[in-house]
Amino acid sequence: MSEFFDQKSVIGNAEWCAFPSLNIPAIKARVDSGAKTSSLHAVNIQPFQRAGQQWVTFEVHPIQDSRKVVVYCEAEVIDQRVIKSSSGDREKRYVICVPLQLGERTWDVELTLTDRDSMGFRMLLGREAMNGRLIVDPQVSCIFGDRPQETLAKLYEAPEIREGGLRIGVLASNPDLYSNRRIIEAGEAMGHEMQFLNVRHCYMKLDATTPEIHYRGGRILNDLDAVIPRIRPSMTFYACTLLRQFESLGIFCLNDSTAIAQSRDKLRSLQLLLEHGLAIPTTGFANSPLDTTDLINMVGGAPLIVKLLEGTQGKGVVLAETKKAAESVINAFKSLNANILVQEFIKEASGKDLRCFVIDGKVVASIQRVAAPGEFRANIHQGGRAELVKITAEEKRIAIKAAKAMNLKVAGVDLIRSNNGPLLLEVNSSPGLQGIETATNEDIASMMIAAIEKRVLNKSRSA
Ligand SMILES: Nc1ncnc2c1ncn2[C@@H]1O[C@H](COP(=O)(O)OP(=O)(O)OP(=O)(O)O)[C@@H](O)[C@H]1O
Ligand SMILES: [Mg+2]
Ligand SMILES: [Mg+2]
Repeated sequence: MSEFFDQKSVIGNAEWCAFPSLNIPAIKARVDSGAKTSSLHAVNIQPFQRAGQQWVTFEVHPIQDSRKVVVYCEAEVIDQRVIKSSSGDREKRYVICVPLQLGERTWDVELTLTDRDSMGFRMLLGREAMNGRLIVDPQVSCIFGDRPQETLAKLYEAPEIREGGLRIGVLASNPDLYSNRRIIEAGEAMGHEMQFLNVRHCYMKLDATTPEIHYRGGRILNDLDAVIPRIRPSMTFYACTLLRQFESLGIFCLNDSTAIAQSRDKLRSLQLLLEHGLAIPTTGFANSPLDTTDLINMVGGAPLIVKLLEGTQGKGVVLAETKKAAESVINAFKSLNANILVQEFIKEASGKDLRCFVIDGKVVASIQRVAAPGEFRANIHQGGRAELVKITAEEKRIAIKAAKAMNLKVAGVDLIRSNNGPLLLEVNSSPGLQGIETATNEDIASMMIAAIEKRVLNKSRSA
C-alpha cells in the first residue's frame, strides 16, 4: 500500500465541514462518491468583476431547513460548467475553489454553486474532493464530530447583526436625488450595506409558504434588515403593496405601508388630525358644483384656497381672491373631474410656513419656508427659500402629535402660523432632505439610519 493511501481517513455518509475563507464555520455535507463535483447551496448569486477577474457574491443558508442564518460570501470564479443534477436537470453553474476544513485537515476543493434549498443537505461532497484523501464508510456519519443545536447557535451567533452592518434597502425611484444619495451615503458611513431599490424594478411572489420579493434580474430581497421608503406620489399604490410584502416578511420599514397610504389621502389625513385634536384651516369638500356657493361660505368666503387632492410641491394650490374667482376655479376643476378641497386662506401666514422634520417622535430639525415675492405658496419648488427658525414648544408638540396621529416614524410636518395659533397643513411621509439639511446643517440622513439601528438592533438582541 502506498504511503499516500495510508493517510486516507474514513468518513461517514454525512460530515460537518467548514469553509474558513467563506466565513462558514459549520455546514453539514452529504458525502456522495457517486457525484463527481462538490456543490454548495447558494442563493442570490451575483457575478461581478474584480481586478479583471470574474467573481461572484452569493448567500449561504448554512443550516439545514432554515433560512434564518445567512452568510454573505464572495469568491473568484474559476469556471462555469453545465452540471446534471440528481434529478436529471442541466444547469450552468459557477465553480469556485476554496479551502475545505474537515477535522484537522484543510485542502482546496472545487465547488459548484446552486440553490439546494429543496435538498436536505446544504452541501454535497463529491468524489473529486475526496480523491486520495478520504474513504467512505456509508454506515456511519459525523465521524469528525457532531454540531448540536447549541454549538451551531454559538457559531452563528446574532446572525441579524452581521459583520458589515445592517442590510438596508432604499425603496425609491431616482438614485440621483439629493435625499436618496444622502441616505445611502449616511448608511454606508455608519457601516451598513445600503442598496438602492428602484420601486419599478421590484416584484413579488404572494405565497402562503414562501412569499418573496424579487429585484429585476431575479435577485431575492427577502433578507434585508430594513427598508427606507422614499415614495413619490405617483408610485404610492405599487410601492405600498411592496412595503406590505416586506412587512409580512418581518422586514422593518421606516414608515409602514398603511401610514404612507393614509398620508397620501389628504382628506383622510385632515380628518385623522382633527380626530386627534389638532387644528387645521377650515376645509370644505364637495362632490357636485351645485354645492359650490355654500362650500365657499363654509370656509368663510373669499379669498380662499383651492387644492387639488393629487397636487404636490405647491403645483395644485390656487388662491382665489374673490368669490367670483373662487366659483370659476372650483367649477373649472370640477368640470375636469379633478378632486379638490376648499380651504380658508390664512392671510397672516404671509407666505410662510414651517416644516418640522420628525423622527421617532422627536423634532430633529425645523425650517421656515418663505414664499418668493408676490407668491403665497412657500414651497421651495415655487421659488420659496428656507431659513432658520426657532419653533415654539407648542409648535413642537403639535408636530410630534401630528406624526404620531399619522403613525409615521419619519414625517415632514407642515404648519402655518395663524392669529389663532399654529395650524396644520399636511404631513408628508417622504419629506425631502435637501432644503432642511442645507439650511440647518443637521445630518438628518444619519438620524434616519440611527432610528433603524435602534429598532432593528434592539429587536434582534431581545429575540
Ligand atoms: N390655507 C392656507 N392658507 C395660506 N397659505 C396656504 C394654505 N394652504 C397652503 N398654503 C401655502 O401653500 C403651500 C402649499 O400648500 P400645501 O402644502 O397644502 O400643498 P402642496 O405642498 O402642494 O402639497 P404636498 O406638500 O402634499 O405636495 C403651503 O406650503 C403654504 O405656504
Ligand atoms: Mg406642502
Ligand atoms: Mg406634501
